[in-house]
Amino acid sequence: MLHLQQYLSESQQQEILQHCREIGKKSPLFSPTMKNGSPFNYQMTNCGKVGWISDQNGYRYDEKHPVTNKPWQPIPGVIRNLAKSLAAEVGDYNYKPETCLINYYTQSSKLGLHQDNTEVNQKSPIISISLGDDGIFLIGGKRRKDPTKEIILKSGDILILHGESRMFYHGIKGIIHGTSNLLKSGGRLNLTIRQVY
Ligand SMILES: O=C(O)CCC(=O)C(=O)O
Ligand SMILES: [Fe+2]
Repeated sequence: MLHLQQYLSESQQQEILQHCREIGKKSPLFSPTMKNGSPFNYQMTNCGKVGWISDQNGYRYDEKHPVTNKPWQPIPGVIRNLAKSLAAEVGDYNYKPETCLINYYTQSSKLGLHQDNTEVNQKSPIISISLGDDGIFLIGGKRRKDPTKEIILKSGDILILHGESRMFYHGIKGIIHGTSNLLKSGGRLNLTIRQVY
């Protein structure tokens, strides 16, 4: 795992945020549900040729937004290039940013401990960009019961799950409201860029 603190400048953060707003106009945030129909505790959207979705049929990558039924928007060049250069920092010089999941967390949002295992390719690094309020990230090991530690992800931080940590259990315990002014109405955005295939 590689945690790059305060990696993005204020203006880089603003630029990425602006792209998220544009994406949100065409591919609005939605609340995914679990197989049993209960909603997740946060909202999401995607960009890229496929996007991660979850509903009564389970979770998967899909070429269309589940609400609008339209294809996802392309990943903005600045995000693609950033992801490629970050992948190179952990030794992947052939990284293909195929999808970018955008999660939005409010004061009461959480994301339970999970492994990222929907991808066909479970070797390529997962690159995460945090914007807005601090997120309390939990990271454990390869087994659900492994002990976890807390890492605070601040606006502009990058976290890369690669190598062994690619399959480590992780989650978001909550966010710390009021720790950033980047998002006008508060909350936290997290972008995860992945090579799925
Ligand atoms: O919000 C985060 O930092 C983590 C997001 C995450 O683990 C996921 O979307 O799979
Ligand atoms: Fe995850």
